Amino acid sequence: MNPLYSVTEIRAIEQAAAASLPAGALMQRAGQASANAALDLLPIATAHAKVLVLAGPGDNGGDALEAAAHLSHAGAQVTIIYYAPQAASSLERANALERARMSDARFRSAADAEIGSTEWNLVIDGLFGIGLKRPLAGDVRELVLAINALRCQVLALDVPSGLDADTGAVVGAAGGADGVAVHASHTVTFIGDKPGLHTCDGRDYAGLVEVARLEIDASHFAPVQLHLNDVKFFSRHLRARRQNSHKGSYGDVAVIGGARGMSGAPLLAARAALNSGAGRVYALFAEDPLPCDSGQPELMCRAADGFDLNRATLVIGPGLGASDHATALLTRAIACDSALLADADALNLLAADPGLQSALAKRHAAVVLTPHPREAARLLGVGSGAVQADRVGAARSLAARFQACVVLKGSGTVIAAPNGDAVVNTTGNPALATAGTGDVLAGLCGSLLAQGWPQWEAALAAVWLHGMAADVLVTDGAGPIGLTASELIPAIRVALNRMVQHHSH
Ligand SMILES: NC(=O)C1=CN([C@@H]2O[C@H](COP(=O)(O)OP(=O)(O)OC[C@H]3O[C@@H](n4cnc5c(N)ncnc54)[C@H](OP(=O)(O)O)[C@@H]3O)[C@@H](O)[C@H]2O)[C@H](O)CC1
Ligand SMILES: [K+]
Repeated sequence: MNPLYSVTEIRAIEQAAAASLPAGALMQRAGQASANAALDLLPIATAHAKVLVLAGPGDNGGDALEAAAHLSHAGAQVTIIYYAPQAASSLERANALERARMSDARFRSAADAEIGSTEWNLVIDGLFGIGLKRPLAGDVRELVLAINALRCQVLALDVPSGLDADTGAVVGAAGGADGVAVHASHTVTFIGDKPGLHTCDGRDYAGLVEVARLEIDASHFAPVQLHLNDVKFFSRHLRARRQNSHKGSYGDVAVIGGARGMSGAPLLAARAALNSGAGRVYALFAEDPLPCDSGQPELMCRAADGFDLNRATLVIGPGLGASDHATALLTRAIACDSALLADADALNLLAADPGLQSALAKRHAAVVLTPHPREAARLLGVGSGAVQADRVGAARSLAARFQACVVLKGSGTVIAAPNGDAVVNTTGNPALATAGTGDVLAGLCGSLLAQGWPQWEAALAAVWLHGMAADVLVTDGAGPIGLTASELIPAIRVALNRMVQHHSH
C-alpha cells in the first residue's frame, strides 16, 4: 500500500537487486522506463517532437542518456546537454553515453542548445537524483533557472534535480532559502516512491509522480513504516448508520477555547464536529460564553468552567488564549479520561510547560496533536526551518515524546504514530492556507474520535477528508484564492457521506 522509501532504503534495494543482474541492467531498465514515461507526454507523431535531455555526471545522467537514445530511435528530435565535468566514471555510464552517441540525438552545450528560443515538447531532467549532495551552483544552477523559465512539460527522472528525496526540501545553502530545483510537471521515480516527492516543497516540484519498479523482485523490498495516505488505511471504519440508532450513538464532542474576542475558532471547530456526524457538540468558552451560535443553533454553548470534561471527546485549543485560566483548563483536560485532541493555543501552552508535557505523555486515553510547523518547532525547541527540513522526522519525534498521534500540517501533511509509523497525506491544496481551516480539521478529527474511530485512523481520515474537501471546492472554482474555512465544513460532510456510501456495502 503506497510505501515510501528513504534514499538509504532505495540504495539497499538497488544493491541487492543489482547483485543478481548483469552490470548496467538497472540503468537500462530505468532508461527504458524514462523513455516510456516521456512518450506518454509527447504528441503521437514523435517525429516532430523536440525533446531536450539534461544528463548529469552520475547514474541519474546515465538513465537520461539511455532514455535519449530510445527517444531518438522512436523518431523524436533529441538534444542532449551533458553536464559532466569529468568523463563518465563507470562502465554503465560510458555504455549509456555510447548508446546516446550512436543515436541521432545531438549533443549541445547549454549555450548552443537554444534553450529559450526552441519550442520544446518536453524537457527531461536527468541531472541529479538521489545522489544530490549540495545546492545546485554555478552553470548547473543557471541551466536549471533557464529550464524553469520554459513553459513546456518537464519530466524529472527519479527526483527533480535540486530536491532532497527524503525531506522534500529544496537543497540550499541557507536551509533552502537560496536553493534552486527543477520545477517538474511529472516525475518518474525508480524502484520505489520517495517521501520528498510528496511533502514540504515536493508537491510543488515533482508534479505528477509515477513509480517505475524496474522489475525488481518484491523479495528485495523490506517492509517500511512510511506510506502515502490512502482510504484503504481507514475504510473499515466507514460504516453506514444503523436504523436503530440515536444521537448518543454518535458521541459527544466538547470544544474548549474561546478566550475573550476569540469565539470564532471554537465555533468553527464545533460546527465541523457537528457536521461530521457527532451526536452532540458543546462549545465551551474560557471567557464570555456565547448564549448560542445563531449560525448553528444545534451547538450547546457553555462556560468551560463547571463542565464535566469526562463526558465528551475533547478538542482543546481553538482561540483558547494563553492565560492562567487557559492553562488550568488544559491541565483539567489532560487529567481527565476522555479522548483528547490538542490544537493551536493548547500546543503553545504545552510547549511552555514541562509538567503538562509529562502528564500528557502518561495519558491512557487517545491523544491527537495537530501542530502546524511553528507550533511543532516550539514543542521540539527548534526553529521552524528545522521542522520543515525534516517533516517526517519532526512528526515522529513528537509522536514518540508525547505517546500521541501527531498531525504535522502543511503541504503533504505528515501523520505519525508513537511506534514510528508515519503517513504523508496526498490531498489538499493552497486553498487551506487561510484562517480557521486548522480549527475545522481539529473539530473533524474530534468528531471521528467521538464516533468511535481509533486515534490513528481518525487522524488519517480527517486529514484526507479535509484536503479532499478543499480539492473538490477548488475544482468547482471556489478557490484556491478566497476559499473560507466555513465553506470547507459542508464539503467535508459531502465527502464523508460519499465515502461511506462507496465503502460500506
Ligand atoms: N545505481 C543503480 O543501480 C541505479 C541508479 N539509478 C539512478 O541513479 C541515481 C543515483 O545515481 P548517483 O550516481 O548515485 O547520483 P546522482 O546521479 O544523483 O548524482 C551524480 C553525482 O553528481 C554529483 N553531485 C551531487 N550534487 C551535486 C551538485 N549540487 N552539483 C554538482 N554535482 C553534484 C555527485 O558527485 P560529486 O563527487 O561531485 O559529489 C554525484 O555523485 C538515481 O537517482 C537514479 O536516477 C536508477 O534507479 C537506475 C538504477
Ligand atoms: K533528476
